[in-house]
Amino acid sequence: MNFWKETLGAPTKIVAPMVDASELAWRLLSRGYGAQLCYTPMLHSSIFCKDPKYRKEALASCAEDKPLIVQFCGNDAKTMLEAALLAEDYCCAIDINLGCPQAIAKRGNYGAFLEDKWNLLQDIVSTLSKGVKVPITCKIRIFADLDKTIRYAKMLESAGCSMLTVHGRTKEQKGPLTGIADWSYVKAVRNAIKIPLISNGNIQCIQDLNRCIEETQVQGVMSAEGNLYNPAIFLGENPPAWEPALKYLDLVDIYPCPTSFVRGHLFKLFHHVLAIPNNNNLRIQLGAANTMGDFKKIVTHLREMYICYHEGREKWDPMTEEGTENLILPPWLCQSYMRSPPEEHLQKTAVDNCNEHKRHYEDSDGNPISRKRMKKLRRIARRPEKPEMLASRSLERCSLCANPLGSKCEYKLCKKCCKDKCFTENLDCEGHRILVKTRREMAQYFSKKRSDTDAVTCVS
Ligand SMILES: Cc1cc2nc3c(=O)[nH]c(=O)nc-3n(C[C@H](O)[C@H](O)[C@H](O)COP(=O)(O)O)c2cc1C
Repeated sequence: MNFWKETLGAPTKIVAPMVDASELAWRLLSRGYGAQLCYTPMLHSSIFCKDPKYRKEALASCAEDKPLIVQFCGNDAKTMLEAALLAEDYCCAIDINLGCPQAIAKRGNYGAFLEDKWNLLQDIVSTLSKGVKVPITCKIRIFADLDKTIRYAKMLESAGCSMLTVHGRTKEQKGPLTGIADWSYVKAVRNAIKIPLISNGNIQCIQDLNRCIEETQVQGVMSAEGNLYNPAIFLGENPPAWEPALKYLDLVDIYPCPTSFVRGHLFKLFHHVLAIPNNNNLRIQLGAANTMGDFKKIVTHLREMYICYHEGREKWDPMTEEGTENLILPPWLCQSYMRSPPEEHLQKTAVDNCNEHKRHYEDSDGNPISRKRMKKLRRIARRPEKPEMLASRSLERCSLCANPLGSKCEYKLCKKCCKDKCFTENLDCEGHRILVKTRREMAQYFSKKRSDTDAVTCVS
């Protein structure tokens, strides 16, 4: 418990690791609204080791961004150790993602898809906990089998995990099947292990936090979606969305991030306002916005539209705005977003399946494919192709594998083989726009310059 109490400062209000969403500017915003511990988004350990640019962006932090846990995914103890050693000076702990249930994690064999590979996990956790100077923590999902969940948590504890986050949903509970997290599993794990335990799932307001700690006796709770829709969740406040939005945009000015992250955050902050059919134009505008100027203009516009209601100068009538009649709070206030229950989705798909008008899609060989795949194939078919490129593509193959050759590749390889070659042989490929050599040289130049001027600010 010393790690949770002394190193982390006994945090109970924790912002989850979130790909494309828990970047530095968002973490600082959340901390300003009462978050006591934040995580980086999940980082890929192998890319982190190989690519200095990825590493630099992933470790962007500042003095106020404390305490911070860096999260990695991966399935190889050696690579994960190498990544952890490169990150240990910038954080209070290294977290291992064992909870990601997405298809990309299945393809990459990481996250929740390692939950049955206990020997491998034991190796990863013990290698890291022995080899790194900061504690190692893990974030897991539950199994449907309670006993197995408890044995899983104990296994990670005995392998050297110093703090565990339990997301009280199984790996099948995702997307429209997300449903409710089961705190009884979290409580059972709490009773079975000695290390600090964080509960994740079902935290939509401050009352949920208090109820969760009371019911499960965990050390703290972690929120992801609740925090994205209302960054003031841990203060128990529901500010008008433009307040956190404008603060966030100011932070992005200082700590830049990709515009797709900014757009994603604004869509969630203004979710209930943009769901109003009359605001469809603004929704489209935000979808197309690409500069900080665009974002600020849209936020200011939304503020001007709703501030008169917020300040009580005009009376808001929820019945006049379609889509807002079921909200407990007015739509311009930050508030959680309630997903519909999985039963509803299952009912809907059952109806769809029975519906004789349901369309079935097939590829050109007559194999059944999903609607999504069909749309993708149609998009590809609509793409204008240059005849000479097509001809050369169909003739030439990568000299190391069967993939088509990159038409401008200097080494006559496909993109994947070219990338591997550039990484191992320290090369650039203009044709594929792979600039490993140039980036490494630049990184060396800047690190030399930095050590010369001794102007590095590290977060330890
Ligand atoms: C946008 C988004 C990105 C996420 N990225 C990560 C991630 O990088 N690592 C991780 O362990 N979990 C990730 N998650 C899962 C959350 O950390 C959390 O476990 C899950 O959303 C359940 O918490 P909630 O009910 O508070 O949303 C992500 C969730 C969201 C909504």
